[in-house]
Amino acid sequence: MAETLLQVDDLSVCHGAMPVLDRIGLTLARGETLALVGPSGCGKSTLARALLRLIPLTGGTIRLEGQDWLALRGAGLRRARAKIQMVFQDPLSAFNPRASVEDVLREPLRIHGIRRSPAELLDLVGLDARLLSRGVHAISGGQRQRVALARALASKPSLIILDEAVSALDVTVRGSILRLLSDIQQEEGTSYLFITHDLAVAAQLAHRIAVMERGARGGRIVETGPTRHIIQTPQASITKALIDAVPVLHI
Ligand SMILES: Nc1ncnc2c1ncn2[C@@H]1O[C@H](COP(=O)(O)OP(=O)(O)OP(=O)(O)O)[C@@H](O)[C@H]1O
Repeated sequence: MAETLLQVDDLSVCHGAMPVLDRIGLTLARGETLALVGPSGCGKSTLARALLRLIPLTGGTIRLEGQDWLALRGAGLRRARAKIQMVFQDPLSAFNPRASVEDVLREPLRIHGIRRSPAELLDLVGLDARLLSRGVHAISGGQRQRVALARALASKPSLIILDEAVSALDVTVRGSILRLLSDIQQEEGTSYLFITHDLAVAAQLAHRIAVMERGARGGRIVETGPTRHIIQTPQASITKALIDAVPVLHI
């Protein structure tokens, strides 16, 4: 059995008096893709932020590579942060819009003290080194998402959280990014937590799917299982609704 990379138990988050996440439990093996699927507002991005330790938990535990992720402080936390990286839907909002591709890639190399060149990172994501001097605003959306992935890969993370990372891309570009993600996983053994509201996209990439819904005490996971199993025999009504929301082409 594959080594457990991430183990989350009873994770709860409140924003003030409002409960946002309700006792979330999930596991992720090394080299595995888990899709976290649920409707808008159920708390998916909040869970990502909690895993990155950008917001405090009100309860629960997170273990990464067997380590108590919540106990890390100071220099230990800064070093460990290299292990979990994130890619967002709109990389421009995460980049300085006036930066060049090279600037965007040099930053994590400098922060984590890694001896890798920006050109090498671009090569990992199938982009030509000639792009380095271009402004991040002056390349296509698909190229920008590849640059965001290259930046995430700079620190050789064990886990990349992709939050609606392909949702804004057209279907052919999306397909090429999904294939790239899968190739990188084969080569580097990276695990992905793939956050999306779109079950069809999740099914293309994920080994397993966790379905979330918003309950009275915040977002909770209603079912988890192998992708085929979740799609073929959904148990929760929210999963059935997400399957029904996948468009079918009628001619
Ligand atoms: N900083 C905050 N303060 C108060 N409430 C917040 C805050 N951040 C998120 N929320 C609320 O928490 C809930 C979950 O939001 P979150 O963005 O995590 O959901 P989501 O599933 O990622 O949604 P989407 O798919 O639309 O991005 C929402 O009701 C949101 O309004």
